[in-house]
Amino acid sequence: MDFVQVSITAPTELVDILTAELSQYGYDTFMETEEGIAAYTTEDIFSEADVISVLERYNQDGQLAYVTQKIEKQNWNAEWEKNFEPLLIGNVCSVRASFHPQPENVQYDIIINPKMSFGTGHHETTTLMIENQLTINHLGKRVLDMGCGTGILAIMACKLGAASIVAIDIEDWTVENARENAEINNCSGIEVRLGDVQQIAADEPYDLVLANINRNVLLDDIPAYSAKLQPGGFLVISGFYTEDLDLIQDKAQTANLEFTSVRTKNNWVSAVFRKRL
Ligand SMILES: C[S@@+](CC[C@H](N)C(=O)[O-])C[C@H]1O[C@@H](n2cnc3c(N)ncnc32)[C@H](O)[C@@H]1O
Repeated sequence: MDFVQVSITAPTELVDILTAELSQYGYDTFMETEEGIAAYTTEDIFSEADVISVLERYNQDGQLAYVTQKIEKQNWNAEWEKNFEPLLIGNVCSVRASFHPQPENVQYDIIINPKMSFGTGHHETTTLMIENQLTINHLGKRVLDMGCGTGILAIMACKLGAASIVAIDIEDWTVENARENAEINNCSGIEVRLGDVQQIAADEPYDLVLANINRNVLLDDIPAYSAKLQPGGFLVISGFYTEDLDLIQDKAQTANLEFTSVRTKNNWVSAVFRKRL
């Protein structure tokens, strides 16, 4: 399947809003550009009418413009390589591609060779998730990473000493990419599965559940995540805006989860909850 790149000229203050809006139409990879943003989806999902409808809603001053370009699957890596800069999170965790030199003096060196998957660490939600992971003891724990994308959070869990990790995503190319990234990072303890929350129905309880997806999936699935958490275990979530935090907290509260802490960046949120004892 080939991909479609939609390059949008937009002011910085609209970049997050356009990302959130387009993600509702199945766009799951975004790159900030000098002009605004580039959003990516597969050819079967792409609809010009969707793009026009999103842009019309925010184009009051007529400043938004877009161009589309088809990208063949085999050229995807080259696209990324042009744009993927190494990243340092919390001064201890580096995220880079295998073609970047190995960094010095970092505790955790994560290698991500991105294809068409979300999760290079460059998005606020991924960074916030990793910052929250760095505050939680992973040693010997059983970890679930829902909506794993590139597998970056599962790989972080592996580097932090988790005993076993299950990583799940609904997109098949993403599952393939997460498996490759787990292997590059020598994380043989990561089991990557294709599917959604139903995939965990038969699993033993986890000590830690990570889920960076989006507001609606989280609202639907928080009860199922909680049901699979050990008492005292942690749920770390992201993929929603500050204005949705109350709604998310209410849902977590009714699912027997206690609010622990929150981090925000450019209006994106990552929240930590603890399963009641
Ligand atoms: C925002 S990305 C997060 C990727 C990575 N975990 C990170 O933190 O950068 C969300 C991922 O969730 C996947 N996804 C969307 N809905 C899902 C669902 N209902 N169950 C599992 N995965 C889902 C998408 O395919 C996408 O790869």
